[in-house]
Amino acid sequence: MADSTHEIPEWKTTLIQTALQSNILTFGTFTLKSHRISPYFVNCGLFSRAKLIKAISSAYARELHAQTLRDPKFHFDVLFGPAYKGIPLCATVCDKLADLDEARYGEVGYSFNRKEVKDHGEGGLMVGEQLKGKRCVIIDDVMTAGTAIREAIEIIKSQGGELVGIIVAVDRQEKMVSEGEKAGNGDDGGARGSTIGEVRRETGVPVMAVLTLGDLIAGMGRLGRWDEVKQMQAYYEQYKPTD
Ligand SMILES: O=P(O)(O)OC[C@H]1O[C@H](OP(=O)(O)OP(=O)(O)O)[C@H](O)[C@@H]1O
Ligand SMILES: O=C(O)c1cc(=O)[nH]c(=O)[nH]1
Repeated sequence: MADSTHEIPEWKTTLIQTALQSNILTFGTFTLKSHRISPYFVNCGLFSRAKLIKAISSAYARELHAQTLRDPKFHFDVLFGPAYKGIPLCATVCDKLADLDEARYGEVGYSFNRKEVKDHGEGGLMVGEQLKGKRCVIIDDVMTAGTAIREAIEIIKSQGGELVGIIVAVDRQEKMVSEGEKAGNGDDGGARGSTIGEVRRETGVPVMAVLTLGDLIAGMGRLGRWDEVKQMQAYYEQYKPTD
């Protein structure tokens, strides 16, 4: 669902308002990693002040905790935050999980990669907990075409970890990128399934999002920002998935 009548809890509207006031959620013309041109952009790098990082890390922790309560088989040892925007997230969400339930989450660790391998000192690609034999949850900022998530999955595999879940702050609810788009020819307008659905099918693990595009549209409607609602709805119509 991606319309302004979609019901969202009050805390989501508050989070969206905070994101708007802090320029985390902005409107204009943005080229995405997938080369799609979007009228809105979510810059999670700007959750960079104490009350902002507290708000978003608490929201991730609550969502992970809710999944733990929904599915008693959902256990994880490590939060893996891919460079760069995943780095502060994995550390701060670990801290919030311990605040929520230290008996349950006190031993959860965090880990992140470097974008370039370090060739001195302790060396290597990884920082934090070792992943070998560990149940890992990927924590990242935004999912559009899923390229960043697939890279993170490969890192976990290469380190001998087991992927058990994925969580992002925002699922942009976009259809998968076509071969034509990958080759730089733009979208062919064809109907395709969602990125998030495809990642769920490929991995078989829960893929969670604190907010979806539908939530952003509903929240902006609650805030009376109808111009932005229209822009996001038009973008959704262009790239909406079949599932
Ligand atoms: O689903 P996708 O199409 O892959 O796009 C979303 C990803 O792209 C950006 O990361 P980027 O790789 O630019 O790294 P950053 O964390 O250094 O900003 C963004 O932060 C998301 O993680
Ligand atoms: O798809 C992307 O590259 C992307 C979208 C978005 O809203 N925010 C972001 O950091 N990246």
